[in-house]
Amino acid sequence: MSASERIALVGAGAIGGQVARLLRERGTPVEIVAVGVSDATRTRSVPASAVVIDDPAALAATGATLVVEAAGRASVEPWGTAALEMGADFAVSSTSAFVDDALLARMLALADTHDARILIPPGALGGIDALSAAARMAMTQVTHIVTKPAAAWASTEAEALCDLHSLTAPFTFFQGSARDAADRFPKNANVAVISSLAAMGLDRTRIALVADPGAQHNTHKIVAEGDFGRMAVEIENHPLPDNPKSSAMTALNLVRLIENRVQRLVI
Ligand SMILES: NC(=O)C1=CN([C@@H]2O[C@H](COP(=O)(O)OP(=O)(O)OC[C@H]3O[C@@H](n4cnc5c(N)ncnc54)[C@H](O)[C@@H]3O)[C@@H](O)[C@H]2O)C=CC1
Ligand SMILES: O=C([O-])CC(=O)C(=O)O
Repeated sequence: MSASERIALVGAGAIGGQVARLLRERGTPVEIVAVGVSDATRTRSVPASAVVIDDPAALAATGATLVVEAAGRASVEPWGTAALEMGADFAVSSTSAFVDDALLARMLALADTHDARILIPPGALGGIDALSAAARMAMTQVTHIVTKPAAAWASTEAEALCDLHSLTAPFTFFQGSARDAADRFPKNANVAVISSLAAMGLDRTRIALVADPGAQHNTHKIVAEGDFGRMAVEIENHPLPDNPKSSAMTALNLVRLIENRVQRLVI
């Protein structure tokens, strides 16, 4: 193992809480030095080593070397800016923020100035390694189908597009670009930005969003074609107990990212 990493978690909800639990249970040699929240008075399950901060300006004093966001789209700009300005790497879960090209460009410029990196883990997805590698040669198409139990689409625009309670079969309520999907469904379709930034971009990657009344899992199917050949990857994720919208894999991929920074064998 290499030197320990000082981590600030932004958001300690279903994903952030699971990340902290797994790191503790697995004895990963990292220290969670801070937890960033939007409302310090409603915070629970914070690791003993962490200070709770509700102002991104307080990040600098924590000495964090890696800031891990799992809080929501609105948190990305303020916490990401503060992280990059202090030279810490910034790992993003709420990738829907990057439907705003100007925001991504501003944050990349900051990363450049402060010699830091923006890290986009695969989130709820599998196969992003192959998709990203494939895109080093010409790609002709990427299609990503997101299927979740009908209840996982509650309190989103899906409610206006179909009657989630009376569905008797899978219903595709959205087909369009990754940019539009992530912009309109920021709590459910951050993955659309991941599969699109990995290869064909936000406007040429086709997304379908499906509510399935019989589903138990959050399923992602990515089909891609290009000069490399063809790939079809399907992953059936258990939702996290604390938030049915979010897949457990999202937390697991963050733990993998963190452990890869402190282990000698990177995989
Ligand atoms: N990349 C991916 O594949 C996925 C990304 N996500 C993203 O991760 C986010 C978090 O997911 P969950 O943990 O399931 O949600 P959650 O609702 O269980 O937890 C979010 C936590 O962040 C806190 N929070 C909200 N706004 C904040 C802010 N501005 N600053 C600091 N803390 C703030 C909340 O108080 C809450 O504790 C989602 O909103 C979504 O944007 C979720 C699932 C998959
Ligand atoms: O967790 C998932 O399966 C995907 C998700 O919510 C997102 O991308 O926002």
